[in-house]
Amino acid sequence: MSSFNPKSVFPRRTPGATPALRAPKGALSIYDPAYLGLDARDRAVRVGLMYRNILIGGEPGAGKSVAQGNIVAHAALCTDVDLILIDGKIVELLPYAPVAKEFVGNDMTKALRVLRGLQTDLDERYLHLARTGRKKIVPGDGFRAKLLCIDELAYFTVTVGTKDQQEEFRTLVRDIVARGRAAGIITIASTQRPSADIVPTSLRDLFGYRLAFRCATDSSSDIILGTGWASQGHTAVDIEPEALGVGLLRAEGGFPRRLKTALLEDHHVNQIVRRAAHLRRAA
Ligand SMILES: Nc1ncnc2c1ncn2[C@@H]1O[C@H](COP(=O)(O)OP(=O)(O)OP(=O)(O)O)[C@@H](O)[C@H]1O
Repeated sequence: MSSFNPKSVFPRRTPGATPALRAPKGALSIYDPAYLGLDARDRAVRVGLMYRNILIGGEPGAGKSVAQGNIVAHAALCTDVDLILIDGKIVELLPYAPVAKEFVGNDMTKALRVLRGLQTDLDERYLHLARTGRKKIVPGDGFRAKLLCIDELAYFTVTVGTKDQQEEFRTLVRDIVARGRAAGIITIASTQRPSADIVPTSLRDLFGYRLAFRCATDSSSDIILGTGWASQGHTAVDIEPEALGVGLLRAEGGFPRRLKTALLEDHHVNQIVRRAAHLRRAA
């Protein structure tokens, strides 16, 4: 069997995309779109990550971690972004820990410390924007992009820690999602509990991309995609239970679009992380 080639899954840089500064040969840029999978007509689905946030929800085992892994794998190969990974389950994002700036497992104290650091960073970035009279961070500003990935929002907002810690976690995440886009800080958050207490509308609406895998109820599906979509026939309840990795992607106010994510097996991930480590050392 031929060996897996990360270049075949993560295509070469998009012509015209902003080049990564001093990127080693073969590196990707976070300004390049990330490959997520195929749509119902077998067309490639790519998502631009820079200046965007992504919310992923759905039942346990429906495909959230695989989708999130595709995005983190893309970002790992981009030498112009720092990865900040918070994974209450530890095992989903752990393979990427060697190339992450921060990796937090099921540790609320550390998660809060890392989020507070990101908030301080945000403040500095906005000061810079105010001083330079601009509205968003661009390459050459001296600020690296950051990708914050939180696997299982509910773990940190209702399960572990004290009520005060959970509230602080919610407040920090909301601020980072709300202000991060222009400041070059991208957030990807997933939850297997798409309910109003975990993802209130005011938080959901800050995410430009929403990806709903199979949900138990129309209201759970709407909590991810946006109110009213189920009544118009766009509901993740209709995704067959055996259709693993199939979800509805709603991008920036558009219609939900059915897609099947690409599946990276463990050995693919190991190869990607080795290559990412090499590229990052060379950058
Ligand atoms: N695109 C895909 N193609 C084929 N199989 C897939 C795909 N996505 C997911 N699966 C299968 O479904 C399993 C569960 O997927 P995944 O771990 O992403 O679910 P999850 O929604 O994150 O679950 P949990 O909430 O329990 O963490 C995977 O281990 C894999 O076997």
